[in-house]
Amino acid sequence: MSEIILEVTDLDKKYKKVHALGGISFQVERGQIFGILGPNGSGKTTTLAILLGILKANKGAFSWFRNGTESVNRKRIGALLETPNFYPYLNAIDNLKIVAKIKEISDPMPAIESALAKVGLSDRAKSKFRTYSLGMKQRLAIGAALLSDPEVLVLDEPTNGLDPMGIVDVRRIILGLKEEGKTIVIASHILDEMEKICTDVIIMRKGKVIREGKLKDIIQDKEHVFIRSSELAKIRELLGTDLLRVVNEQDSLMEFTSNLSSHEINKKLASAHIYCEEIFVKKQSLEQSFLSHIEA
Ligand SMILES: Nc1ncnc2c1ncn2[C@@H]1O[C@H](COP(=O)(O)OP(=O)(O)OP(=O)(O)O)[C@@H](O)[C@H]1O
Repeated sequence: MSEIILEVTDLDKKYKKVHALGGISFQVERGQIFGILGPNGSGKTTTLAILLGILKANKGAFSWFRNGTESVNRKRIGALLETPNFYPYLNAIDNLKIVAKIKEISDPMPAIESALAKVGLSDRAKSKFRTYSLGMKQRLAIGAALLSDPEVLVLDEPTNGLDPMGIVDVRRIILGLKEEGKTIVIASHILDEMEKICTDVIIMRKGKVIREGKLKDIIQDKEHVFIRSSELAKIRELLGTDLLRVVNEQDSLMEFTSNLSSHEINKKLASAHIYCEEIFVKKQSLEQSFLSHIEA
């Protein structure tokens, strides 16, 4: 049985004139990498700020660990909402000692060493923060969130501004933490990157959830079928209502969605003695899924 780590029900938030969240609901289970995805301004940061007790919702409810909004829950959650202000002239260990003090960790060194190892900074532990690259700064920030060995890690746009190598480093860290059994809630607008790590997602737009589910279901549904043939008109007629939507048609190549699998389509064409030059399918990326929902 999966264990519910977070339950969000009908969360609503207004900032004066801006209706930032219009009643969103979702659940996170233990061990998931749960993506809260959507373009800028869709309400991701507002959602995280409410879940971490920084902002108050106008309506709705949420519960961590089936234990409501009790402040004791916060100790079980490590969060990275924005890059924290580390001291530039201190090294990583001394910076993390300060964080450990704030978090009231009594024996900080083992926790600091373990956190630095997890984010791949052990060999730069004694370098001053100001000598770090942006990627290293971000990894140190994730290390700080890991200091109290939380069950859940909440990250807001952890790859923002990083170069491709920095993005790969953060991806590896997140996947490593999942292997350890941690639950990760991550907000991001970079759908291509999230497609590589999330197990489950909600896609938000203008304060609403427009899509939710297992990542594999979202990117697999409505595969796009491509047919190359000089008899496209005949094929359209033959498929009839099984042809759901023509996405693109150029020269002799048609891209469409259908009720039928490519195998079934091929069979149907063959029985009508239509032999196409090429037939193949492409799974939808998260970005395409998002776009097809807002264009629908
Ligand atoms: N303090 C605030 N006062 C007024 N409006 C706000 C405030 N914070 C956010 N908003 C508005 O609420 C909406 C949701 O913003 P939010 O920052 O939660 O979105 P987001 O998805 O995290 O976007 P981004 O990726 O740009 O951070 C936006 O229209 C934003 O302009």
